[in-house]
Amino acid sequence: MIEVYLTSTIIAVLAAIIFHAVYELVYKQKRIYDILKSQNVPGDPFKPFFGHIARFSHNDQILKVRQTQQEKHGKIYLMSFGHRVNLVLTDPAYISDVLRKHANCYQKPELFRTVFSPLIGGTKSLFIGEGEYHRRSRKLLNPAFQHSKLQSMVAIMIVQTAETLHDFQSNITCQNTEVIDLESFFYKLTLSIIISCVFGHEIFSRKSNRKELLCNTYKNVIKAIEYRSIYMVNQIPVIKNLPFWKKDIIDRGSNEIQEFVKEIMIEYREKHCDVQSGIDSSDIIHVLLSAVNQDGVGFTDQELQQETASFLFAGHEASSNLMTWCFYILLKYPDVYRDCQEEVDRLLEEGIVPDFDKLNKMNILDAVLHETLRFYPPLPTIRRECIIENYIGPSDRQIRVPIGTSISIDVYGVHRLAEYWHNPLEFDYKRWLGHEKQNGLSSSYTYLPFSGGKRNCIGQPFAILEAKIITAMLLQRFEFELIPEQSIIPDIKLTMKPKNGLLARVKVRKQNRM
Ligand code: HEM
Repeated sequence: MIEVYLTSTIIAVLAAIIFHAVYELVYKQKRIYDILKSQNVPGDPFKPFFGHIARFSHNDQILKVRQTQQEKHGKIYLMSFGHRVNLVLTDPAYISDVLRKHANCYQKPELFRTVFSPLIGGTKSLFIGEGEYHRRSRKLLNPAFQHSKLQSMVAIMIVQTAETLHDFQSNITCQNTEVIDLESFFYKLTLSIIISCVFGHEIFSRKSNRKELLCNTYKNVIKAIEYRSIYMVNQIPVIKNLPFWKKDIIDRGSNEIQEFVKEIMIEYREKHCDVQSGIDSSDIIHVLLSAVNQDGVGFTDQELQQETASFLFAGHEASSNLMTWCFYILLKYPDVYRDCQEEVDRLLEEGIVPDFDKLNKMNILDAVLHETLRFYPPLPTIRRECIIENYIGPSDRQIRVPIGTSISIDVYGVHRLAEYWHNPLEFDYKRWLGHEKQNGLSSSYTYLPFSGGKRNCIGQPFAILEAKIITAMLLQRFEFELIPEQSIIPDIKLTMKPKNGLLARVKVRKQNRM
């Protein structure tokens, strides 16, 4: 009797799971597909469960597949990444409705929270938080990136860069030249810059092995997250919580990151008991600790920790990619390299250290960085999920977007459309200079390396300043040469970076004063 009861219970549970899976993975997605298809949104036929994933067997094919789909269907089309049907947008009119006009009808997808919460220690952060939490957090954190704060962060960025370059230079001088992987180099450097800007720059001078440890932890966790994303482990409910497929690496790394943040916050609080006393400091943590809304309520300890961890991650991953792509461009186009170096030499005569004013005068560097972000946006796709049904697009071509629709904003694609960009496949930094600014820039939704609307990148001015400092100080002190016969293939995982790193030969250019 018990056996019969047990068997029928197991069958009932299995049937419920299968029913739930079919309902969630197939029925709901097919319904969204049909609603969008009935409005003449083009796209290849619906494929349940795995969608068109077979076409993306290599990450470097994503860009090619997207381009083919765009040529076939136009600037708006349907495509399934895994079981989810995506409405892919490369039309600025529709993109601006999603990111700005109807931003309240969208949020970041659930997958985003699954993927990033181990790096952050939860979902209470500006980066992945939603709704009221996000609104409050953005308001409290905006002051951290005000002009005056950024101005004082320049000093921290310069000290960190100079220290790294000093160590780097002492390795090179013995042998005269050195081959390095610029991608790893920039990863470490941007991580130490953001940690110093968050906690103040004394942090590494006392316990310097922390930098190496944290860098390795991030690398390992990110690799494991990418692995799970490729094999779609994170997309499948229940399965994603099982202790397989590198989950142990993620859990261990996540603990290490949270412990690191907790420890440093305690140290910071002990050292700066003046935080609440109104004494100003440029550290981001100081803004976090002293931030209160009009009711006098600030972040809780748990929120503080997650906000801090999210800055550490968001503040280095994309920045290091921008640096890598920028140096790839400089080494590939000698005339661009020469123009930047001449500007740096002119503004930083005899090896002087940059300052805020000098950095603001580096127009060529600024233009090269903006063009690099157009050519190789570190975040080539922005994803959203519809939570309130709404209509997007111009009045004569509106699309009704049902709840649950996944939106993929193809940033890489918009940046390369001839309709908005003159000679889009040419790297032409001059398009960003003064009167030569081209019309593509007049609509900000044709240029989206930092996204747009209320969830745009809060760190944008920080990122540009940092990139200028690093580039200027490197060009001032070293000569770089691309190691020939490398295949530089954009690889899209969490962000877009060269698949096999970027190898360059480096030699010291001239002595400096730091
Ligand atoms: C070249 C460097 C960077 C690029 C290309 C970049 C790009 C982006 C993009 C595209 C978003 C929007 C993501 C989305 O909506 O899904 C974003 C958000 C964000 N970024 Fe950046 N970022 C960079 C550097 C930084 C830095 C240096 C910081 C911190 C110091 C930072 C902090 C953030 C935060 C906190 C958010 C979430 C903002 C919100 O949702 O309100 N980013 N970034």
